[in-house]
Amino acid sequence: MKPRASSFSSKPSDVSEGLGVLTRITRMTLAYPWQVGLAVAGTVAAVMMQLSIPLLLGRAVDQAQQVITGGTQGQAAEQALWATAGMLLFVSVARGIFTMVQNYYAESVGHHVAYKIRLMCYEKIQHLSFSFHGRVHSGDLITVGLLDVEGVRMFFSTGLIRVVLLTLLIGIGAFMLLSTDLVLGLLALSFVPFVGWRSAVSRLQLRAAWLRLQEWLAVLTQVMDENLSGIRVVRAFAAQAFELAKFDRASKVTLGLQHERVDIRVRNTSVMTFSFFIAMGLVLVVGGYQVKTGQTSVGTLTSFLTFMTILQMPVRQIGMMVNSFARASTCGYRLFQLLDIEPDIRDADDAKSLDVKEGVLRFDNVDFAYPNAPDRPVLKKVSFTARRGQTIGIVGPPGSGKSTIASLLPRFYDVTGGAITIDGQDVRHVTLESLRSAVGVVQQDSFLFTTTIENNIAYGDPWASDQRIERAAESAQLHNYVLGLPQDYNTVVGERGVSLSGGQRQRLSIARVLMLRPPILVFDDSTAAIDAGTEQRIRSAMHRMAGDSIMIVIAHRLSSLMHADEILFLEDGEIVERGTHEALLAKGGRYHALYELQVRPGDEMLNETEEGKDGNAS
Ligand SMILES: Nc1ncnc2c1ncn2[C@@H]1O[C@H](COP(=O)(O)OP(=O)(O)OP(=O)(O)O)[C@@H](O)[C@H]1O
Repeated sequence: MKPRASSFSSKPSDVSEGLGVLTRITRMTLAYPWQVGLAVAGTVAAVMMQLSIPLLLGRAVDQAQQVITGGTQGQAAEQALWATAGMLLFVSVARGIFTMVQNYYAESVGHHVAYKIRLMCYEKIQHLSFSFHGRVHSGDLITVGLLDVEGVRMFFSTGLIRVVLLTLLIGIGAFMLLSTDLVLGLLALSFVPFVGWRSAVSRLQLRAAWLRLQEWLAVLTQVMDENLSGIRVVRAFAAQAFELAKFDRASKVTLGLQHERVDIRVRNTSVMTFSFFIAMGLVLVVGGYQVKTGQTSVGTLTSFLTFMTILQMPVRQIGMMVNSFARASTCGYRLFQLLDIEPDIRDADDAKSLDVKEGVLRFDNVDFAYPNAPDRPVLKKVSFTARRGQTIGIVGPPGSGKSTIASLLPRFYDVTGGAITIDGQDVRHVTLESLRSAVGVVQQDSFLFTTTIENNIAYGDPWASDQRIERAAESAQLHNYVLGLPQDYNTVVGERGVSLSGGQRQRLSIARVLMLRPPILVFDDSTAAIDAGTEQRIRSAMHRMAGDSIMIVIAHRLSSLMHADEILFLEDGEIVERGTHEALLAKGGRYHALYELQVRPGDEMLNETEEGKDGNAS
């Protein structure tokens, strides 16, 4: 098993593109100017306080020495020592407070940027077309929307702010040390380039290992997800051992990669610590000699050593900073790929709200091919007209293009030839919102949300009254079943509706659409799991409730559509026969053959109600 390649490219093509991404993130952080200002001001103040600590400590050591050696100046030295101690205390507290301000506002900026990007991603996903979702794996979208946002979030606090901190700390600190004593200063700073370089290299190695680990973690998630959603298939085929082996293989690879990461970290930490202590040793030897020969004081040597200790941690964190830049540029690159997509199905500039008066739906020589297979026509010159109150039935072999017709009506895809009009208005020239609220589609796959029955029915109108919800449930022959449940309409349907039967799920989906009473209703094989008797009752109730809506019924079972005003027999994307049930039977063509197949040996089967087949009809 190999990790699946992501649908998003994760590497900017060149340095300037990477820099462009970082500039764009930086611009986003500048949308919070006063938080950014406070974070930077906190950093500058904290660095100043931190730099004064070695100086004060050095001075305190010299003063303590004067107190010990006593003499006439002993008394004054003791007072000065107390003053220095007081200043040290003040500086330490102030440094703590400024660091707090720095961390708080740097994190706050990161979280605000992440919040904004997360919303932008989610909003973009709501508007992306179905052709995009056909191309891009949902796992990739989740990775971008969650993990990549995290990479961008950290950029300000662990990247940009650290640049300010390190520049000030090393710049001012180096100036202070070198101007005090050139040789000692050079020795004290000697560990900085090596440790900084090692830290950056090891972080980039860790990052490469992490990216590989992330790919395998995605495999683990996918295996687990498929195992859980397909749990019935796994158990039915007694495939637990096979599934376990699959999981174990991916798990072993992640274990190896985790080891690799620990290895890189441990090796580099030791090297960095070692080189720091070598530099400290050199300062001690040379500084100690200078103290002995009276060239420098013990206090100055203490200042050098303290400064080195203070500088050690930020220098070690150079790697973190480099990593933050690298991570933000790849994560941001992926995020911006998503955010910059222009949805191919969107409102035209001059789109108007759909105005349904007469209620005439027309498919006019419609051609269609899916965007990912443009050379394979799925619909060819499909034409039909449906008027208010009429029902159009669509039947045909699997793959003949029936569901595609249902997808074109609410503009999940755009036709590639011809036009679909409602009262003369081309669906491409009206707003998507008005179109989709006029076209209710009950899909083949009746997806339910993990919430109550009431919320599922009222999904299209969360403020609907209880009465309306119940009326829709009654029409869908679901009301009596719901009343029999312990918490009736407040019963939670389980993940994706697992606690309901296939027929119950379909009836709930029908109720969800009926509640909105759209002028055009499409049933895409949405009664396949409902017995013919219940279906007949749903149809009658629907006619009462939806009244003069246009209904398009797609079905394999002829009893679902034989009552239609016109039946279209679709084959290979073309209408090969059309007419009423009686006319098509009289024609003796494909429809007749299908009818013969379904009703043989007699017509009784079509009229048979199979009442109570799924036991829950209301
Ligand atoms: N998203 C898609 N991308 C590419 N091709 C697709 C896509 N969806 C469907 N197709 C193809 O389009 C053709 C028509 O599919 P459609 O789902 O409309 O058939 P159908 O008549 O509704 O089939 P069924 O009765 O099995 O539901 C099929 O060949 C199918 O493979």
